[in-house]
Amino acid sequence: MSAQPAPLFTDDRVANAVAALRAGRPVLVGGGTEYDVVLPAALAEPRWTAWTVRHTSGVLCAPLPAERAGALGLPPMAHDNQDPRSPLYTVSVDAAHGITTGISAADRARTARVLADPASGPADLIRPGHLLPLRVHANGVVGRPGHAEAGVDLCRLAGLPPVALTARLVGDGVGTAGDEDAALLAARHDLPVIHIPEVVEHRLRFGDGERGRVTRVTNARLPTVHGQLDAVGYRDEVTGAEHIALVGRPRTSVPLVAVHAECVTGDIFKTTRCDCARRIAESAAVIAQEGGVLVYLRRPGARVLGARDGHTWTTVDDGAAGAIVADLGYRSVRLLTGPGTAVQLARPGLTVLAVQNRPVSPLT
Ligand SMILES: O=C(CO)[C@H](O)[C@H](O)COP(=O)(O)O
Repeated sequence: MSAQPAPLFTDDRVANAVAALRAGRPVLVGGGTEYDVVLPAALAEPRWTAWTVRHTSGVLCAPLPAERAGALGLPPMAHDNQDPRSPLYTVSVDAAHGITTGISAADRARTARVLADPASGPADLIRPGHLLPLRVHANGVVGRPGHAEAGVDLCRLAGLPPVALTARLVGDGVGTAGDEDAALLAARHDLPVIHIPEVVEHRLRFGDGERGRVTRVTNARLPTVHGQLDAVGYRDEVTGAEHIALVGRPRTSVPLVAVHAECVTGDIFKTTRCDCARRIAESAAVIAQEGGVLVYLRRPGARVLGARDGHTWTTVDDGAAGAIVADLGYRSVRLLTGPGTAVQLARPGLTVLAVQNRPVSPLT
């Protein structure tokens, strides 16, 4: 009996996908019953483009950012978009030079490269043509978890121009290809498969390849009733919020980390319906005395009396908190309070050794 290969973690799976794209090889992106073949437009060449035509609907798209479409003079195909599920199609294009009819795999590969070339302008393309550019969401796969956005985000993560060449995978039957077909095809051609939620999670934890998940923007000494703390401000590159990390001076080998998500009614008005005010005060006091960091996550757009306050945790929070803790240079921490499990904060290079949730008594 042959040994099963060890399952890959999301980070490794994204790394494999990115490595394939850098080598100009396709990645199968999707999940369930819908997969796209994704190639990096900048490295598109006839062989893999022809392979893509053979295994897909043959309708090749080129997802790209809206600014890129604007710079290349590509207006929307339909001014009144009647398909709310689809990304915005622009007019179709061919490369203005170096092709024949435009429909062959070789010609469409060349058109894709022209779309991705930062030196290209409107005059390098003719309209209509045989390739369909798609304008993706400004926040990529985080804003719209579609195949088009995943393709562009993976190209960017690969350090390539953010333009993909994509087409919907079809099976042997009359429908699109599902998980099993995609896995078989990938195994036969030694290609990575990646699911869209994995790309979303990677973006939420590590950023988009050009910017990290958070950017350090300010710092100051902050005297508090609990003692001196260093306040470090971070811009969240996904949500736009400005988070704050309160760092205690004593530096222990495995510092404490407390993560708190904004809860206006608890933090400011000290409602007795939750223990947020007490939790922050206790965490700040412990961090000031013993060292470590209290990460305070802001929640842009949260309603003051809404359900989305400091009591619910999402990957958006975990990703920001983990990125902040890693940026502060911690490699090994003990979780004092915050997300339910240590693994939510952990990432390559950051070990969360122990969950040390201290009991918090109700407000009096
Ligand atoms: O099949 C298509 C084009 O041929 C899809 O419309 C395209 O791949 C975009 O997919 P999504 O809406 O998931 O971003």
